[in-house]
Amino acid sequence: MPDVDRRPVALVGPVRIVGAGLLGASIGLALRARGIDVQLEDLDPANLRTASGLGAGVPVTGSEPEPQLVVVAVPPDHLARVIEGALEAHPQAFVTDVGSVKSGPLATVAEHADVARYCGSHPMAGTQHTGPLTASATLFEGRPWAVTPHATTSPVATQVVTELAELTGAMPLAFGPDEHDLAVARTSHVPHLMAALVAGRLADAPEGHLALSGPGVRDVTRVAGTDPGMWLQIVPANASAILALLGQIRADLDRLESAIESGDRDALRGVLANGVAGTRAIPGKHGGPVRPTSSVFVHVPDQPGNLARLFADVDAVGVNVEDVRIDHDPARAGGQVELVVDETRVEELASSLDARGWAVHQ
Ligand SMILES: NC(=O)C1=CN([C@@H]2O[C@H](COP(=O)(O)OP(=O)(O)OC[C@H]3O[C@@H](n4cnc5c(N)ncnc54)[C@H](O)[C@@H]3O)[C@@H](O)[C@H]2O)C=CC1
Ligand SMILES: O=C(O)C(=O)Cc1ccc(O)cc1
Repeated sequence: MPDVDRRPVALVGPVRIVGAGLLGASIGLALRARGIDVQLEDLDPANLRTASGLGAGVPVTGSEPEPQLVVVAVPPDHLARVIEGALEAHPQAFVTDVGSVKSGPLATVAEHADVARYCGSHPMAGTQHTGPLTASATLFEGRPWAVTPHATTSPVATQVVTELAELTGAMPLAFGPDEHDLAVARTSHVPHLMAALVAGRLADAPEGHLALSGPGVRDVTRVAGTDPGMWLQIVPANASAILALLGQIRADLDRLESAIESGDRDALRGVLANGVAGTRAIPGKHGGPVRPTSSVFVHVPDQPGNLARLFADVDAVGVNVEDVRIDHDPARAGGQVELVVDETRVEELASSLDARGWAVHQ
C-alpha cells in the first residue's frame, strides 16, 4: 500500500473534536502540543471536563470561530449520524472520523450533498481503557493511521486528514474504505476475537491450573481484557470480512484436530510453520522491515529502585531496547523483565548485565 503523497502543511486549525474520549482527547492533546487550537464537544459533561482539564482543548460555547477540520471520535454506532451532523453544521469544514470500520458509516454518509468534504481515517492505536482519563499526546507516535478517501473525496480533504495523522506523530497510509475493512478484520478484529476465545477457556479453569500461567498465555490473551462495549459495536459493523476469516480459521482448526488425532507430525509442523511465517510477516516498528531480535531475561528483586537501576545499567551498556515486557507474579519476591534487543547485541547485553550483578538468562 503506497504512502499518502506528502505536500506542504495546510492544517492550521481550529480543529473541532466531537467525542472527547480516549481517542478524541488524545488527538486534542497531540494537536495542542503542536500549537493548534482545539474545540471540544461531548454529550457527557464529565468527559468534556476531564478532557479540557487535561489540556486537550476548550469546550465549545457557540462563539468560537468555525473549524477548519472536524474530527468525529464517537462510538461506532453513532459515527454516521455525527459525521452527517458535522457536514451540515460546518459547511466550510473538512470532516473526518477515527472509527474502526469505514464502509458502513460511508454507505450512510455517501448520499450527503457535501460528501466530498469527508475523508475517513483510522489510527491503529489504543489502550485497554475508554474515556479521556488515560488519553495521551503520544498515543499515535510511530503508529499506522489509515487515511481512507472514498471515490468523491476532494484531494484537499485527503491532504488535510493526512496532515492530521502526521501532526500526531503517526504514519498515514492510504486505503480504500473496503480494503481497509478487510485489512483490520485480519490485523485487529479477528485477533481480538481469537484472544477472547482463548481467554474464555481460562475463566472457569481450576485455580491450580491458572497458577501455572506464564508470559505466553498473558501475551496471547492481553487484548481480550479490554472493555467489550466498543467491540460489541465494531464486530457487527465488519461482519462479512470477519466471517470470511473465521471460515478459514475453522478449516485450519479441522486440519489441526485431525493432525493431532492421527499423530501426523508433518501436518502439525505445517500449522506451526505457518504461525512462524505469520509472526515474521508483521512489519517492524515504524512500518520498517522486521529486524531479527532476541531476548534477555533479567530477574529483578522486589525492592524500590531496582527497575530504575536495571534501565540505567542497560543504558550504560549502550544497547537499544526494542521492547520490554515485565512479568510480575505477586506471589514471588521479584519480577522477570524481558529486554528485546537486536539479535546481534544480545550476547553483549547479557554478559554486561551479568558482570553488573544481575541474574540473567537468554
Ligand atoms: N479505543 C481504541 O482502542 C480505538 C478506538 N477507535 C475508534 O474511536 C472511536 C472512539 O473510541 P474511544 O475514544 O475509545 O471511545 P470513548 O468511549 O473513550 O469515547 C467516546 C466519546 O464519545 C462521546 N459521545 C458518544 N456519542 C456522542 C455524540 N453523539 N456526540 C458527542 N459525543 C459523543 C462519549 O461521551 C465519549 O466521551 C470509536 O469509533 C472507535 O471505534 C479507533 C482506534 C482505537
Ligand atoms: O488492535 C490493536 O492493535 C490496538 O492497538 C487497539 C485498537 C483497537 C481498535 C482499533 O480500531 C484500533 C486499535
